[in-house]
Amino acid sequence: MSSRLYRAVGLMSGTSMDGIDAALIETDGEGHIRFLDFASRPYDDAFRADLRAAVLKGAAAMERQMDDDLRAVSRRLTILHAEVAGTIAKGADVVGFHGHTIGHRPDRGWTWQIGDGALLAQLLRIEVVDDFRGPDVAAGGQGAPLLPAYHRALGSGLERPFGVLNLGGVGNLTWIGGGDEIVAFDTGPANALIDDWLHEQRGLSFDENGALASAGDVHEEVLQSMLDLPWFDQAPPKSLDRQDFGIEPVRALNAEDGAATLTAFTAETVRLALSHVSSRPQRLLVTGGGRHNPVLMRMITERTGIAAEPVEAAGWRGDSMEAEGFAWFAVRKLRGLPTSFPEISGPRQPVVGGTLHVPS
Ligand SMILES: Nc1ncnc2c1ncn2[C@@H]1O[C@H](COP(=O)(O)OP(=O)(O)OP(=O)(O)O)[C@@H](O)[C@H]1O
Ligand SMILES: CC(=O)N[C@H]1[C@@H]2OC[C@@H](O2)[C@@H](O)[C@@H]1O[C@H](C)C(=O)O
Repeated sequence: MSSRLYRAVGLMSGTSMDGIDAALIETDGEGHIRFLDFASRPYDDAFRADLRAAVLKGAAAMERQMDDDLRAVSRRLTILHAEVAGTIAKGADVVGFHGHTIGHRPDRGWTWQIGDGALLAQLLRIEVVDDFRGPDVAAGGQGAPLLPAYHRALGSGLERPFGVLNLGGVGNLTWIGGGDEIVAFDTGPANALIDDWLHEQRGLSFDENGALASAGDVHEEVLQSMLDLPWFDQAPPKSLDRQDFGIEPVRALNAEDGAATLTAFTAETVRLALSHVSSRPQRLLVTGGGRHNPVLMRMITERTGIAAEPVEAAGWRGDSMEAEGFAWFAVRKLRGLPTSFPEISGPRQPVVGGTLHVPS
């Protein structure tokens, strides 16, 4: 018997703080996934600065504690999400709302996403599901990454083993072998340090098409010192806070060499990540904004020996993937199906994450 199909919107504000992505899909929360629409909107500089301040506060916090500034950012974030979602949500049954991660400390028993699901449900007049990560951490999981379950659903027809690499602010790898065996974990900062470097050196939010990196040289000794951390040897499950790594190691380099070295660092973290899987993937499908950076894609190919291909090569949509995933998770929540899994983020048992908000 086939399951009911839902029209679901997913909303993502990723760690790179570039803006909001919204996707509309038709799905049963299992193998039926039909893409319908996508919208995105970049943050303006003023709001990005407020979000950056919130992230610094969240990363330094010992516990989650809202203050007036954070409440104001959370409210503004929610209203911006309602505006973007409103452009594609007509007729939708449910909205999956990730919110914005301002701190991620599963070791301290919490992960922290701001954004007000109840307010979003009121603004859109549609049921909203938020807080997908918290219940996973409460069950002993990392709270991240979650998307690998969506990669598994999307990739049911692909030859195994294959890899999906998300190059967002933080990077994560999904490896899927025979019998749907899965290994998935955060790899390191993907674009976060490159973005921070460009912000500091040039007042820009990212290194468009790798222009600055392509004009510089990689300093291998600096690179090796950055890789010399026990975190890279640690077995999965594992996840990162955006602020776990910093740009200090390249501070003595010029702007071009710093960009080249940080770009090579991301490529090396992917090479090290592949040491945690039992066989080399036949394909490495790359999603997230980093796939638009040709210098990063070339370095990954050279340093891993596996051709980095954009996920579009498999017919998937790299710009909307995360938003689609949270739409799919929202439907799973409505159906009482797990949204996180012991073999991915490491909870003790499968967890039906998410909190449902019904407009009054
Ligand atoms: N043309 C481009 N050239 C270089 N880098 C690019 C380009 N387009 C996007 N990027 C990079 O991709 C980043 C955005 O990626 P993405 O939208 O996948 O991140 P995110 O969803 O915020 O992150 P996460 O997956 O960590 O939540 C930008 O900050 C930038 O570093
Ligand atoms: C805590 C948090 O927000 N983590 C994000 C972040 O961005 C990429 C990587 O780090 C991944 O672990 C996760 O997002 C994706 C969407 C995930 O959960 O699969």
